[in-house]
Amino acid sequence: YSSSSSEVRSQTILERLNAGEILIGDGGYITEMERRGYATAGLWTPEVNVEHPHAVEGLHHEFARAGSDILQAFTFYANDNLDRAQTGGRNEVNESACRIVKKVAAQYNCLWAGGLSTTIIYGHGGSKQDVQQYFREQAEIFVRHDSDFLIAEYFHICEEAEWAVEVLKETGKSVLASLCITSQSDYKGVPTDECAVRLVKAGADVIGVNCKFDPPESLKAVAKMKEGLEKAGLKAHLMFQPLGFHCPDADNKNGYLTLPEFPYALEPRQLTRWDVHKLTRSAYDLGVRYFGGCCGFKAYHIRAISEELEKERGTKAASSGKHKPFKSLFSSTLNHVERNEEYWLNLKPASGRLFCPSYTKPLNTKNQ
Ligand SMILES: N[C@@H](CCSCCCCC(=O)O)C(=O)O
Ligand SMILES: [Zn+2]
Repeated sequence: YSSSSSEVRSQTILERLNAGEILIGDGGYITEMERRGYATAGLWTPEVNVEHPHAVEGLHHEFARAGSDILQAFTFYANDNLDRAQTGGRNEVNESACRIVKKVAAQYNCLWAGGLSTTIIYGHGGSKQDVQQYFREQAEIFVRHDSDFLIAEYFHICEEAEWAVEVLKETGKSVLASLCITSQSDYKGVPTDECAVRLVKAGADVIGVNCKFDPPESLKAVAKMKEGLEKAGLKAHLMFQPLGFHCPDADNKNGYLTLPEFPYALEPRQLTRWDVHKLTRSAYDLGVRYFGGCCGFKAYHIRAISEELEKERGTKAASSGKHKPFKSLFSSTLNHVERNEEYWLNLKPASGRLFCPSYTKPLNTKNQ
């Protein structure tokens, strides 16, 4: 990999984190694209980068206006998952994703990162060499487009994430690694604190979790990772990009994927922006300094992170200009009480649905 001009850019992500900066990543892409009619549930592939680039560009804008300091190129599952979906060439999709994110990142002075995710071939017992070849193909495109750093995300098995981190580390760029695991272990039973050590030893500079499980469980997973690093005398920054849905009733292997509501009836479980305020504060107190979200995390959730940390960050998101305390014209008292943050943080929102269960039982899966 040739050295890239990103080194000459203003501070790198590691310099900014090492200087104590709080960084905000972006939110969920693939499941949002499904809701907007640009992706197919079950395939979850990002051909929209080629088919409707404006849709991806628009979502990047939404997150940047909501406070994201970092935008991820929409390259999730732009690997052999695309072959299975038979929806366009891998290189074409990765190339387009990088062109789109660079254009928007430049407009908002955001950093941008190419991302790797779990492959089909690994799940079918593919060799390390074959799996890493898929990762290398994508990494080469990210380097050619001069990404500011690189992310390995949404890995449920630590070993595959290590293979991805090793490939990304070859580029000389900073590497962030995010697993979709519980506070107990990865999918194969590797304890979460051990996963943290293995990711850092593989070369990850920032580690954390994204997606799949109930957000408070994901925060416990980050806490466990932190414990593991401290026990091993290792250092890495912590990242936290939780699911945007409540799912304490999900199973501890496949998380929200096994819920009866997945993927077309998750709306009642949507986090409110106020849930995100509370989660963000807890994560900040734990020592997380790279925030963001995953599936179900929309621009207004990213804005909630930005607003919760406004004092600590000293910046206000562009879209916060539209976000004012709500003055109800029909409040119960005549003095039009302002529905301020305290009101919302104390509210227990109803679902509005007759017979709405609080919990459902995960569909029986063989791995339960
Ligand atoms: N940064 C990525 C992460 C996606 S995590 C996708 C989970 C899809 C559900 C499944 O695996 O079936 C994105 O937001 O698209
Ligand atoms: Zn996700």
